Amino acid sequence: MSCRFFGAYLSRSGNLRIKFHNPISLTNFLNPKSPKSKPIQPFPRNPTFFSSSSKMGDARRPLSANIPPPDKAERLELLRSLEFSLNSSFSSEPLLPKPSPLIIVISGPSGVGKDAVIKRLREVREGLHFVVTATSRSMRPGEVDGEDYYFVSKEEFLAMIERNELLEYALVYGDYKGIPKRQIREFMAQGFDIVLRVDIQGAETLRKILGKSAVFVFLMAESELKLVERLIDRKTETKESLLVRVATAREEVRHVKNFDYVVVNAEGKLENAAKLVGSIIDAEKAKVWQRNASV
Ligand SMILES: Nc1ncnc2c1ncn2[C@@H]1O[C@H](COP(=O)(O)OP(=O)(O)OP(=O)(O)O)[C@@H](O)[C@H]1O
Repeated sequence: MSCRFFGAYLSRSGNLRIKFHNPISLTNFLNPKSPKSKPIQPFPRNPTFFSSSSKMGDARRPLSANIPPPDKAERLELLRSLEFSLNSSFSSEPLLPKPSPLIIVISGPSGVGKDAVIKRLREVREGLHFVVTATSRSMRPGEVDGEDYYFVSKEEFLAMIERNELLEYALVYGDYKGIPKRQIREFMAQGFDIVLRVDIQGAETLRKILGKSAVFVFLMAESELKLVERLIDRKTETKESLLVRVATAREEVRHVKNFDYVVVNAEGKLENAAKLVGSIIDAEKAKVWQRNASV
């Protein structure tokens, strides 16, 4: 759609008219159902410009008659005379409403650095809420309830499923893990963007639930070798789980096509990866067509 602004003139009735360069585009813009137009969604971040209706009586008088020469007049005088000519004052209210809160899903193969990137984002970026997952597994030494996970009994977890309190849940190695909806709702209502960290299967499920209303970011290592080295160096896996994670990672890379963005977390370049995720969030905030997630 191209609605190029062409000019303004006074109609016989004294109304200020805006002329578009391409009348067909204007028809499409005003009437999305027009057969020549593609379907257009409602414009969610509608700029609030000053009113274009003018009550000036004399249609033949040039619009600029009351405006002093800009090189001689004071700014305030020019402002007032422009307002007078347009018969409307300039508002200092923001032209755009605030962008809607985002849901950002960060996923990727085991060992790619999801936790590391999120930890860095947490340090450098405000306005994000990192969702704490609920789990039925028991607390490990050093873990803090409400920080690492919300630790609940298996019965309580099953009751949460029954009450439809979880956005997504899975049974992982005998333990339940799930994303509490209430936490997301509460923080979104306060204007926070929401960060969810899930494995590839979780991301696939969330895509089905949230569709395009959320942003899906796939974290990738620069090579398969680097990913495996990272997992080995972390020294958290048994030989069996190492094999499973590496074999799964090979398969998981194919799922990248279902994501919106891919970020390479290269060796020693964690800072760059976190920055790129931050830039993705910034770009999403600047979108005209905002994603409007609701949970
Ligand atoms: N850019 C990087 N350069 C070097 N090492 C990194 C980088 N990013 C992460 N690491 C290290 O790689 C290991 C794996 O990272 P991390 O635990 O964050 O991965 P993960 O994706 O959360 O894994 P999992 O899904 O298994 O929990 C950690 O030891 C981490 O410190």
